[in-house]
Amino acid sequence: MFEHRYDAHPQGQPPTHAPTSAGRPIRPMRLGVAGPVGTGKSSLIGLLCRQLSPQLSLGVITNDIYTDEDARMLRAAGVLDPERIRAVETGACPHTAIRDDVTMNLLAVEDLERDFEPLDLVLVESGGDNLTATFSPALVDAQIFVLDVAGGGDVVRKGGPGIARADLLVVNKTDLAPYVGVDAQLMAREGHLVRDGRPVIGLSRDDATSIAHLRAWVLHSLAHYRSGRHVPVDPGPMAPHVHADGVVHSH
Ligand SMILES: Nc1nc2c(ncn2[C@@H]2O[C@H](COP(=O)(O)OP(=O)(O)OP(=O)(O)O)[C@@H](O)[C@H]2O)c(=O)[nH]1
Repeated sequence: MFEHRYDAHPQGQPPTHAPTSAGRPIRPMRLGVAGPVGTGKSSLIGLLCRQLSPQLSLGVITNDIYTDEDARMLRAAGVLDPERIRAVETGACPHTAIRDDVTMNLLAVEDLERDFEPLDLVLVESGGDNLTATFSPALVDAQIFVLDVAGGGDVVRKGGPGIARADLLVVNKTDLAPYVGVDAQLMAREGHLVRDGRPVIGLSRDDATSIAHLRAWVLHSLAHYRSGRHVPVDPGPMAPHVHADGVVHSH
């Protein structure tokens, strides 16, 4: 069984970007789901919709480059009222629309929140991208980075801002591990090492226990957010580097 830690908000500062009333957010939590192509982001969102819709009011925004494929897949799966699932067609490299200029996504999220007020949680799926893609904290309050075992056992070691600093790292499709010669437990352990205690969940749609852990993490994060104590973290600041001044910068 994978280790799970829910005390993943070590800084303990009040949020700085969600409007608050008496320290509490006045809009739903926005949770991003990013990761390389085909790692199971849409499937994970489908799982969460099924798990959480009996108790929470949900909305979903998907991102694809040229289509609305992921939104159509989720609507066809019947995981939520189809009206609550909306697609953004970025027309550009996915990270552009979740990080560099989040305008399209922000407008889509705000429209959804207005049309279905009051929502509890908005799930925003990034288009599949590379290991450097993370959400801007201007768009989401927290984010999940999804890898899968079929991408290779060494992917966690390759690192990147999402692997190291997303609020949650998911090692997905653990049911496939024996077929692709990957040690999923080792991937999770390596995740813990590079993530400074931030949580890692090994997930499979066939493993009810792992789905329960994912559900519990989301509910815990939502409660933390609602308490006004959640601190949105930008996982993607520049890697430490040196200018001509010879000083190490991380801006
Ligand atoms: N075996 C197995 N397959 C899974 C699991 N989760 C998702 N898949 C499969 O993985 C494939 C990709 O899943 P998606 O959810 O479409 O992945 P995605 O990350 O949204 O893909 P893009 O949006 O194209 O980047 C599909 O064939 C899913 O059925 C899992 O837990 N186990």
